[in-house]
Amino acid sequence: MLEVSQLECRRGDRTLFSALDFSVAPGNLLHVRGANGSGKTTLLRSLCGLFTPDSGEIRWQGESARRLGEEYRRDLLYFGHHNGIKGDLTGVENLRIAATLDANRGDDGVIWDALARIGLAGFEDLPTRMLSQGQKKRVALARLMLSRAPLWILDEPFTALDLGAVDLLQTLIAEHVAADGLVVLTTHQEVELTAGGLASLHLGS
Ligand SMILES: Nc1ncnc2c1ncn2[C@@H]1O[C@H](COP(=O)(O)OP(=O)(O)OP(=O)(O)O)[C@@H](O)[C@H]1O
Repeated sequence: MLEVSQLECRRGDRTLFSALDFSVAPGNLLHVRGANGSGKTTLLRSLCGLFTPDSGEIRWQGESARRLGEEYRRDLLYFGHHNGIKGDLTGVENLRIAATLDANRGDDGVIWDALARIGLAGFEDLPTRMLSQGQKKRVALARLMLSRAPLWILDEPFTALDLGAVDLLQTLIAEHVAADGLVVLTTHQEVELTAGGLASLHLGS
């Protein structure tokens, strides 16, 4: 269970949000909405420990996320605006690193299967700088298939994806929620689930 209480984040002299309370239980997705600049990315980065809120608390499994430190970060997968893909490495090499960082020592077969499912069969061995924007994003998204982290925090994951990839990502998210995972995401598009709970949080006025 992820619990947020009385969270406040300021940027410069602007208060983006204050007294924010919400929780996300296993098998649930929270869709964070709001206009450009309302603080969605700031909230997601706060949930990952990449931004320090001005006040409030984030708890994971009943304990302070800050106190849990690495133990909390091991349980989460963050997908931010920068997809974290290294251009000189191939898709397979990038995913090997991601799998190691996620403490997931799956064999290469799992990586090749993930790349095939995400539509990159035949592109596995090219340096990713030779791939299109959407293909690079697909390499990053393949991480979702390899990770065992229960908590997914996804910032605009659908951007730059074609319709087929959008469908696949919707499926991966729905499967994760159906398997008792937790998802917090921002997106300007509607999210559909096959099971579990879907809640919305609106930032800004
Ligand atoms: N590094 C920074 N330094 C100062 N202010 C920042 C910084 N990053 C973001 N901000 C400000 O914080 C506010 C919220 O930004 P944030 O990226 O969280 O919004 P958002 O809701 O994710 O926006 P978008 O929908 O455009 O991605 C913006 O007004 C922005 O100018």
